[in-house]
Amino acid sequence: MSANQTSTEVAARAPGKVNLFLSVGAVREDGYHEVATAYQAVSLYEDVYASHASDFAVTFEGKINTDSVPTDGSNLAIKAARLLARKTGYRGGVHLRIEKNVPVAGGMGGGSADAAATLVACDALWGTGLGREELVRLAAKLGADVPFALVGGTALGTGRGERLSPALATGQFTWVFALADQGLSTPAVYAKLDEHREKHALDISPAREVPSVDNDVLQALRAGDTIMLANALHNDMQVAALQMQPGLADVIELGERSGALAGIVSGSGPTVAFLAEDSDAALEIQVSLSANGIRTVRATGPASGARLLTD
Ligand SMILES: C[C@@](CO)(OP(=O)(O)O)[C@H](O)COP(=O)(O)OP(=O)(O)OC[C@H]1O[C@@H](n2ccc(N)nc2=O)[C@H](O)[C@@H]1O
Ligand SMILES: Nc1ncnc2c1ncn2[C@@H]1O[C@H](COP(=O)(O)OP(=O)(O)O)[C@@H](O)[C@H]1O
Repeated sequence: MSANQTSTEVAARAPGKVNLFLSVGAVREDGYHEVATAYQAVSLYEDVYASHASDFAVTFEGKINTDSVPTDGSNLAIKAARLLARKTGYRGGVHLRIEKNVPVAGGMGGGSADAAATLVACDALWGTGLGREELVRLAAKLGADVPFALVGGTALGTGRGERLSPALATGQFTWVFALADQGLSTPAVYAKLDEHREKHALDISPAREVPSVDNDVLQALRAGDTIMLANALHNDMQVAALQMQPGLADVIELGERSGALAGIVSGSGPTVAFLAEDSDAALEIQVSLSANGIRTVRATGPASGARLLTD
């Protein structure tokens, strides 16, 4: 490795997401649920700084508490770097510095964003030159949500959530996110949903077996109509997340009473996403939630997918 290589640092950025619509179907043979979702990337970003090294390591910085995030080989960013190295035959390693802005285990795909930004950063740092399509294929091996963090924007996801097709979307949407003190584990929320459906004999209907995104969502996105979108927001996982953190119901109610057009659990939760009519309305929601001791952050969507911050 040359001295020049040692000093090089490549930066890449990837967004967090909210699921505008999430329909969960049957469990497949591989243990994953068949889903149909509409993702929107939001302007809360993970910035990954990659530099040459002979081994693989990751450190976190920023205001988000990352105590619960592993920094060994089970970290999603390290998995991403190792996968890219294996795939391309690259023989070195990488040191990753991640500035985290997406809440951990919050249902906003922060780990997926770390993996997506790492793929983009390492591909540039190592000069391995994989095309976007190949990176998306690698991303799907890392997690169901990782391809979307690469692609960004607004998109439909089927299969495990990794099969993406673009959604025709206009306009910009303003979101307020209510953050929880304690995260929720994605597999645990899926398991809770299965348990709930079994307990209440909610058979997966034939329609659910092949879940789909409601037409209203697509129409609202095409029109860029915030009120129509607010009415179309839906998340099948919400019932399970509310059972695991019952206090979230009060958070949703408070946000809606404070002017949010709608509040919904983001993905597997526990972050609650409020759709606001505009930035003034968003501020009012934030003031009201924080007066009740709830931490919030504001963002807009759609945001771009994973990209380099340096040339
Ligand atoms: C719920 C969603 C909604 O977008 O997002 P998050 O709330 O995690 O952000 C996703 O389905 C999460 O995607 P992601 O977090 O990438 O999941 P993975 O790492 O691939 O899978 C973790 C575990 O979640 C469960 N899983 C995930 C996706 C899926 N379609 N069915 C599942 O049952 C499986 O138990 C799997 O082992
Ligand atoms: N780079 C990473 N960033 C965040 N979490 C990670 C990372 N690598 C592994 N994890 C683990 O993945 C779990 C889910 O992470 P995260 O993507 O933040 O939430 P969610 O899946 O709810 O969107 C966390 O509990 C964490 O321990």
